[in-house]
Amino acid sequence: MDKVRSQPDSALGHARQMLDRGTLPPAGIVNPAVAQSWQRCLGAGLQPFSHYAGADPVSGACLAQAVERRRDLLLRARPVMDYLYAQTEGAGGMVILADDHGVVIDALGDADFLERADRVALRAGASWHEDHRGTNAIGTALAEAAPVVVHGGEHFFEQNRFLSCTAAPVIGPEGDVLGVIDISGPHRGPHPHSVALVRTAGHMIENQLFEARYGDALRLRLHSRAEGLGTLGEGLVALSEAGRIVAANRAGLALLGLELADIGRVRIEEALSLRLAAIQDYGRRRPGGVVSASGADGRSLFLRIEPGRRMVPRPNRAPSFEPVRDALSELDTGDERMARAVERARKVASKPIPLLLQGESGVGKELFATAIHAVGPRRNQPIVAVNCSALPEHLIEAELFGYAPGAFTGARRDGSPGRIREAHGGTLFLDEIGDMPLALQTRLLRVLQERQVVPLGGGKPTSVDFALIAASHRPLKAEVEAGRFRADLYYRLNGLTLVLPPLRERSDLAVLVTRMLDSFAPDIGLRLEPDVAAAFAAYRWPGNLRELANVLRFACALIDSGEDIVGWDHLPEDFVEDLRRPQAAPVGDEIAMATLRAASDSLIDRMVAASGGNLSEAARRLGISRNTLYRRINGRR
Ligand SMILES: Nc1ncnc2c1ncn2[C@@H]1O[C@H](COP(=O)(O)OP(=O)(O)OP(=O)(O)O)[C@@H](O)[C@H]1O
Repeated sequence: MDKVRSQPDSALGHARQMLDRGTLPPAGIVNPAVAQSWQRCLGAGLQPFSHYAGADPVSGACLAQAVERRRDLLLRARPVMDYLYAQTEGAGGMVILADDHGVVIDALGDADFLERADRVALRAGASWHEDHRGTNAIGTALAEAAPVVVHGGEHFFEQNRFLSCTAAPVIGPEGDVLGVIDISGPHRGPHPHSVALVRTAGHMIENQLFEARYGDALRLRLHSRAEGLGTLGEGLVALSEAGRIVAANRAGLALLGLELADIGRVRIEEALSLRLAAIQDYGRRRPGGVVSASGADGRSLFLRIEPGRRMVPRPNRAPSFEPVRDALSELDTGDERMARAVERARKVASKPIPLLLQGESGVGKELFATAIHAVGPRRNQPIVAVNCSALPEHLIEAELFGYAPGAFTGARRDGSPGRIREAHGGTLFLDEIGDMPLALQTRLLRVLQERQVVPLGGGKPTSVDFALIAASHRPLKAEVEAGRFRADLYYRLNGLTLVLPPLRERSDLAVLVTRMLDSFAPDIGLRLEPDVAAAFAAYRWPGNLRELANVLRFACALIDSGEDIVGWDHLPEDFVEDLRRPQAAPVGDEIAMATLRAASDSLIDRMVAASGGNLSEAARRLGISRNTLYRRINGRR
């Protein structure tokens, strides 16, 4: 149900006339949240034209009590209210905090509007519960437990129709509604971003309350992307010593597939692929370290585990002479080609040289780009990734270069800066650049040459400064030769090309498996059953590291407590079928195999001749069993 949209005035006028006659309009004419509220108000015997008393329905003593009860909320909300007011300043309105009974416990705003609001008792101490004030954003957001816009004539009482209000509930870390944050203004139309603003303000207050109450506890910060950790959108979860989720913010619940009612009920092990002991141990040994795991529905998550101040850290088991490993050296796990790529990347990471990453899909190009950014001088600035193959042609242009307000149908009203400008100061990562249409390649080339962006639909050119990393699974040189990629752009991008090897050609599969298992299921020491390890080594891994990571994540989710060996039963069924299917060699390999076979046949012939036709002797000299020798000779007939 869309609880936030308000209706066009014509439809509303008609609905309003019906309400004023004491009847409800048919469904679909007004916003469902407003229609339900009108129904509640009529049911409670309220009359649209009856004036309620301007005097406070809450006494001074009651207000003091309300403030005392929600002191914590008030304290955390004030800076956020100041911020919210600054965002809407000039719109001639006010920002309101109400408690869970709808009593206004704090308000600040424009002097003229405060005076008008006062006439309808929109001030500290007044209750804006629906029972007292009919349909209104504060009371209706509380009744619906969701953000609500109540605009002009949607207010139940005629005297409130000069208002436009947007409110969102504030939910405490334990899942109870603590109050409501609201922006109210004169009825010229709600602020275009009012819903986003009150929602964001609500989340800011909620996260502040979480930190204030659970800063001591074992906490998890969660996000679906590692870079999302530490941002306003991160999920927060606090655990009891027994591993029960005792507090969470809404993002945390959503990422774990849980609901408010699950707080205090569900144990973390039911929602995440990690065991409590592993979480506690990891938190002690690497407080603040990032680990990946999967949620109960299999989606992958990144976690930062914070042990809480009450837990005593164990002595660090790592020897003090262990070299410091950064994001780039983490990618060097023993394969010679990867080691060379890491070494070359490190040399250019601090220089203004554009990098081109080539390699099959899933070999880790994006991860490599992120690691180069993380060790370079721009590491404290953003890395902005654009996937050139994921967007239709007309959208990539807007996405990359930004657009002026109203540049095209469907554009955001206030325009967009574009990803290139967002990367200013940091790194721009252009993934799948080989899929960029030719016309856009020309525009991109101009930006790279002039270091200026002009948004779509006109506007002033803006200077931009960023490090550039591009990647493609298509060999770009061949694309240039085929006329599908501009040669001049290719040379601009290719300050240094690094080719990341496919997994089947890497010599460090075993190390990668161990690393991934340790990261997905810390401190269990999971390893592969020898049969599975052999099948992994023979498999061609068409999906490369992405496929390996997915398979191992799946296995970690299926491992039962007490088990430490990943066997066939822990692998996805379709993957087991692929593993057991004889691995088709690619054309190039077939030629090599045929050459090898011909060479070994000739060696066998020479040994048999040298042994005077004695096959046992020939097998001994060849270092193979007699049966194998028979099979090889018979196989040729
Ligand atoms: N060294 C590694 N250790 C663990 N996981 C890795 C490693 N390298 C890559 N991965 C995982 O493999 C997946 C694919 O990596 P990434 O997106 O960087 O590959 P890509 O080459 O950019 O793929 P595409 O060409 O499809 O965009 C990601 O889920 C990433 O987390």
